[in-house]
Amino acid sequence: MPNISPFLDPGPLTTPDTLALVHLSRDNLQPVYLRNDVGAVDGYAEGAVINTRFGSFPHSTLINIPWGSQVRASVVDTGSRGRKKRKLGQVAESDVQDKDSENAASDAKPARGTMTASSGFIHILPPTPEIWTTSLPHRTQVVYTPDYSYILHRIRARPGMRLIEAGAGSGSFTHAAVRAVYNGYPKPSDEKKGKVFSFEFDKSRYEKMHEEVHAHGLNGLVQLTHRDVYNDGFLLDGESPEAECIFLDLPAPWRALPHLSRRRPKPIKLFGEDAAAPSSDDSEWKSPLRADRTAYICTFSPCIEQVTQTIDVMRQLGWMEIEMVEVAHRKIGVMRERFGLNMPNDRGANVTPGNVAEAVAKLREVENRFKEFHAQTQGEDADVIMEDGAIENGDPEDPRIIGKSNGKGDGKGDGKGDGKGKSRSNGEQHDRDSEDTSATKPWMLGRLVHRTEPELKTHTSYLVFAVLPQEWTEEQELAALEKWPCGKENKVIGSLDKEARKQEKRELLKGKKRKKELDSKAEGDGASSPKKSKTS
Ligand SMILES: C[S@@+](CC[C@H](N)C(=O)[O-])C[C@H]1O[C@@H](n2cnc3c(N)ncnc32)[C@H](O)[C@@H]1O
Repeated sequence: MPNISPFLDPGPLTTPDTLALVHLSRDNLQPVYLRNDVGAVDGYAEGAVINTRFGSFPHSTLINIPWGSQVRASVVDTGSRGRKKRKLGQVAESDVQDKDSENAASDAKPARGTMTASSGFIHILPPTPEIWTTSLPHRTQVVYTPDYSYILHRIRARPGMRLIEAGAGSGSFTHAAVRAVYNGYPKPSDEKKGKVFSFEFDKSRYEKMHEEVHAHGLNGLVQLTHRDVYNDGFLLDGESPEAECIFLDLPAPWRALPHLSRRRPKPIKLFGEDAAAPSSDDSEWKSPLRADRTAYICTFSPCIEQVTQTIDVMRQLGWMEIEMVEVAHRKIGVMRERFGLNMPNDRGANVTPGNVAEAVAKLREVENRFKEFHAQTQGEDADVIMEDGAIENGDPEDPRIIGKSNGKGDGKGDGKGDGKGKSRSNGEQHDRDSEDTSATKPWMLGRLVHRTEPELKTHTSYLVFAVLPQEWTEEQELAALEKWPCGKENKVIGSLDKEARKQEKRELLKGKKRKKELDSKAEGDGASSPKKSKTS
């Protein structure tokens, strides 16, 4: 039994030789393979060290601790490396003293066996497909979480499914797909388990991806093949992967579609012209799809021309329920918002009047100052007084100017032009606020609000979904006909008892008799009366 991939079950503690993610900030995560080195590595006496803007972190301080732990930076012994640096005059104090006040405020415990540096801290997180997507080394455009979560849902990727993916690219989708289909590692006895069959034709990307699959413990769950799927399709050593879900992230998905048929497809038309059909004769044709299940596909294309071409070929090949979707993803920020003229300049604080009383007080104050200035000011070269009460040398045309000063301030001692409205009345208000809020935890202050991102940052791609019904043979048709006979429904459905059937027959005869009588009556009438009336 192989070690379970940390993507599928990371366990409670960090372990050596596995992937971990160093969380520096919300959008800055650094992947690292934790190493349990003995002795100096790369000039560091502590062994392997991660250097970040928050300081240095020997791997030894990151191993065997609970996932999610906060770890403080260490003062590392740079050994020969340090000497070399000093010689070159490169040692900067910033080596341990950098940098970000948020991280410098850590209350994390000192690292074991090392001296804690004051430079900052990091968090150590277990790998998940989501954070791997944000931190992986990009070799291509990747599929992001909002798209792949929706795609995996629509193509019914669930534990035990077999999924074809082309191309593998940077492996972002691969990691999410393997987690979705995972239901255990296959045993050597060829047990069928959920699996991702991934195809990539760029040699260097294939090789890098191959290393990653191995390093992430995904052997047996991801089968990576170096192949041009347009020409060579999806069979593996001539055998079908028996896939139920397909995801194509290729520049020309329609060129791969003929290989994903149930039977050898007839030649298809591309842009109205005949295109070459897959190159094997009928006897050799094998479908890569599982015969007794519906196949679900998604293709991922950045432009609409590719979409129309894909859908055209899908229709020719018998795909059904074809639909295009674009995921328009917006982040929703949830925060606490506080209003008031005397708010400290914190995040979520709006220095504007928090209520009508504050607004009125502010207006009064501005008005009073205006009047005072008016009374005192006669000078030609006066400073200007702004709407918010600030005094500036300004452009006389500025619409925000509401008066002029003589350049000596407002004469009341509180008109220092700080624009923040810190007047006596506000001071009182501030005292009141402090009283009100002193009992409340700082993170509970203000109104809880949520806001969506004002605009969509990027268009990712158009998603085309379709289904291909399961294979349907003559034998299956006959078996279905026997089970649900067509055209003889009365004999089977709601089988009537003998008496009911007799009654039904009697009524039928009665109906027939009555019809006969009516017909003959109509004939008798028709033979005498209308003619009579005509002649008379
Ligand atoms: C946009 S990338 C895929 C990114 C991937 N889905 C991810 O999430 O990381 C497209 C990949 O398709 C590969 N590709 C293009 N044509 C191919 C073909 N005919 N057969 C196999 N792979 C192909 C490219 O080399 C490239 O790596």
